Amino acid sequence: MTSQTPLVDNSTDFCHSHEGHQLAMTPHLLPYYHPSLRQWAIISALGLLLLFCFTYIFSTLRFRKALFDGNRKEVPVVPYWVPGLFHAFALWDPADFAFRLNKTFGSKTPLQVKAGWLRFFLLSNPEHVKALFRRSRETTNTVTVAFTLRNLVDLPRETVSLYLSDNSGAGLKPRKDSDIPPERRITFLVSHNLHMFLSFRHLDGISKRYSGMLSHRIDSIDVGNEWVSWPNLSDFLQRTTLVPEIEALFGLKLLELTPGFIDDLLIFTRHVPDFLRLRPRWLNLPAHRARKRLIQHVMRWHEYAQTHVDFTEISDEDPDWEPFWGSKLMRVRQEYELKTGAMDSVARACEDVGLIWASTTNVQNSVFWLLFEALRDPNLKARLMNEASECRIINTVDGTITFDMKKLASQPLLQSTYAEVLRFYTIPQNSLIMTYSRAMALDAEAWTRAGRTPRMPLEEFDTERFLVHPGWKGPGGYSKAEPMNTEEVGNSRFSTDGLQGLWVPYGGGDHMCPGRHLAKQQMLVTFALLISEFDMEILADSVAADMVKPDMRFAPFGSLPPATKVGFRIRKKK
Ligand code: HEM
Repeated sequence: MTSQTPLVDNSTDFCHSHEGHQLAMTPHLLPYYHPSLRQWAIISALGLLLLFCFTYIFSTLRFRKALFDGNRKEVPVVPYWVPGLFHAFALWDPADFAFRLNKTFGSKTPLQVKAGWLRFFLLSNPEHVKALFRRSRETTNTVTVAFTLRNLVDLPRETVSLYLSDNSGAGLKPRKDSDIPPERRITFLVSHNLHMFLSFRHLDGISKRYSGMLSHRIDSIDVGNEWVSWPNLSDFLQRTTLVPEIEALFGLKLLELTPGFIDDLLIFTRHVPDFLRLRPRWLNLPAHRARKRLIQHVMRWHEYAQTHVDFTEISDEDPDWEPFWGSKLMRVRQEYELKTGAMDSVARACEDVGLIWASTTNVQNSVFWLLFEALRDPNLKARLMNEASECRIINTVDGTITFDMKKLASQPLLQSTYAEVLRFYTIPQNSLIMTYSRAMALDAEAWTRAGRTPRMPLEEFDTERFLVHPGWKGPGGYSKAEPMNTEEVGNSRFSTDGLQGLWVPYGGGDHMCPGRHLAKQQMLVTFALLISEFDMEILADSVAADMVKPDMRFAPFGSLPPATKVGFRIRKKK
């Protein structure tokens, strides 16, 4: 401070002698022509403030013009303060941002938000969402897929460029204007093979394997006929289901070779929002280390599996699953990935880390909520158990329990509760658009227009929301779509008809989740096996249970985990 005192005095001198000649003759005064560091800081801050204000005013005017322009060609860009960064800070919490935008601007017009070179379209009007899904073949999601793969699973830059340069689309036929060679059509190759090997005739096999493996896993849980209390239901479910989930798709060797895999996967999963919000590495070191180890684990598995079963020689006669690679899908992926010429062993491992994460985390979170809702409502639990027990098959030789999967996945109340869990506890990532699915999931008018007048407010969990009268013909058809009274529920059936654009937990169009059929079967069979084998109770009264909320940090990356630990007690059924 002392060094600044003369400055004040001399600057007063300067004001008095602004004619200049005197200054020119007194060189010791020259330094005072230059603003001090502090003044520079103030000038810069004011400059920035002005820039931000101008940016905001200009972007607001453009936004308003676009909003009220009947012939608009571009989706209005939400006003922003910082040029170049646009809405990057607000997107730190995308769900909250989307909620605020929806509240301020309503759902009539799609909105555009940007973060650097990334653009997102916020749609919360079911009609827009439907239209977008219908046109998904013409739209592209490569930028967001590339962003996710780069930041979430550390995909090497060369492979990211492969995604970014692919303008051939996800359809079987490349787009007309594209000259990408077939072996480099990465968007199509990924999506086509996932859909093929996770549905149709392959689905049955994976589901049955999962169910058999889960059943063995459940038998090995150290719980007897006496109650034991456990502090964390979500953790229990992860530890119970992760091994069968991984083994049913990726074979037995990955976990045999890499004992630390599950722990690293759990650390990684907890930090997914940090990776996708670009939290600096030095603030996220344990997660970065866990991710690095995961990639190394997968590389080790690939190398080992390749020495036993060659992925370059796949034939139709090969089994759907073997212990080294697991599902044939894994070998097919290796084969096309290698042929792109842009995927070395690290890139191929990164891709599989992504698939392992996508195929496990959403199902686990959703099973948590399914079980949670059933355990807190004894009446619902009894009805769901009743439906599950109708599908139970007991092996007369060893007494093991399996389920008729087709029947289980067709039981009305089980399906309705499954669909309600996904409506209520999922804010899906959609690589094309930021659909504010909460707005759609809670838009009572739109649900009524769809012939599904809510019986209970959409802000509440209603296990029968997706049940309709047996004679209901869908929106515009037979009008008896109102919710049923309790006596009628017995004859009701499950339906999501008319809810396109309103119930979108799996996204839609060409980019829809390829694992959705498997996810449904895995959720239902996990639930059915657990409640058939164990008595379970959550250690929370109804008031405390009401306080259990989903962790919104994970929106919009799919299903939301609980924000708090939920204790429970468990014992083997007598
Ligand atoms: C309740 C469970 C699940 C939910 C809620 C869910 C939701 C989603 C959503 C919203 C997307 C993005 C769709 C888009 O971009 O428009 C997606 C993509 C994806 N899901 Fe799922 N998913 C679930 C289970 C699964 C399972 C079990 C698997 C695998 C076995 C899986 C594999 C994938 C993959 C690989 C993608 C990326 C597809 C691509 O890039 O083409 N998901 N999922």
